[in-house]
Amino acid sequence: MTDQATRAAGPVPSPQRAVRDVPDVPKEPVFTTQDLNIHYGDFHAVTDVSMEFGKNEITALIGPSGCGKSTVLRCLNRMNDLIPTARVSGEVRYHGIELYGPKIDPIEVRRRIGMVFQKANPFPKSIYDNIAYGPRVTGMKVDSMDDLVEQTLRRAALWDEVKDKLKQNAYGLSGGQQQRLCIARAIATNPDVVLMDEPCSALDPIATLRIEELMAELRESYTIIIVTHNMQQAARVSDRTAFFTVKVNETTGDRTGGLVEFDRTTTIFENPSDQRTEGYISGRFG
Ligand SMILES: Nc1ncnc2c1ncn2[C@@H]1O[C@H](COP(=O)(O)OP(=O)(O)OP(=O)(O)O)[C@@H](O)[C@H]1O
Repeated sequence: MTDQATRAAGPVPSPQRAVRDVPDVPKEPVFTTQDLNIHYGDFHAVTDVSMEFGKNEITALIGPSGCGKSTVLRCLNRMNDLIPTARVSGEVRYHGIELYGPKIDPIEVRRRIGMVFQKANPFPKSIYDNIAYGPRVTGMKVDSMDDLVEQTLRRAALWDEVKDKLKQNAYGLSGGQQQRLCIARAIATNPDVVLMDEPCSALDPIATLRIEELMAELRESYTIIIVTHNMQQAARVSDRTAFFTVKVNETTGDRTGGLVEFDRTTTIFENPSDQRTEGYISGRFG
């Protein structure tokens, strides 16, 4: 969905959720980036991002199209490694360890840091096998796969809807159910972090609400980082928000994404300190 379309409803209301006590800075950072720069070949896509992502917090990345939100998200579980031209420089620390260090195994990184994509992408397998797949291929020690599948589906608030059709193909589920199945699949290997790249953009408002409720529950056990074009969603679900924009070099005309402001979500939406943030969230710019 375009920025224009998602923001056509006008200024974003204040967050309408139970107020959580969010400390000034994350108590326990899961990721810390320092001067993170990302190139695709010669193209400088993201410049100098320094921020922290707190444990058991939901952090939202917002900003206009092309500002580098997905690029930053993908570098947190080394998904950018799969793009041959992508190059990451600067520092990305995961629990204090350099994520791009020579001894780090990207496959293990992606097991610990799961990902959910814009379009639900279940495997063309049964509901049961979608959940069991990750634990099987990663060789997870599991006492009972049946129990693990049930517990995982319960955590993803999907069990009651699918318990009688576990052997049916996942493609038979609705779009919203498929996306919750993908979230369930992401948590089946017991990750530490779940990255979500516009997970609701293909869903209707009711399915979106279910995912948002699920995110709020999952926050108790996981750290969640979400890219969203929907500012109401960022305001509703996240604890902290990072606003990115596209910065244009006046001399060269080069366009590169960068972080403008990162703060508690309530501050970003009610009292941003940068005019560009204020302009974007009020719908005047972007
Ligand atoms: N695989 C790639 N190869 C080359 N350039 C890329 C690649 N992926 C993204 N880019 C470029 O990097 C910049 C940032 O893209 P990215 O998708 O991260 O932005 P975004 O803020 O997530 O955008 P959107 O909101 O439209 O999804 C854009 O200019 C984009 O064209």
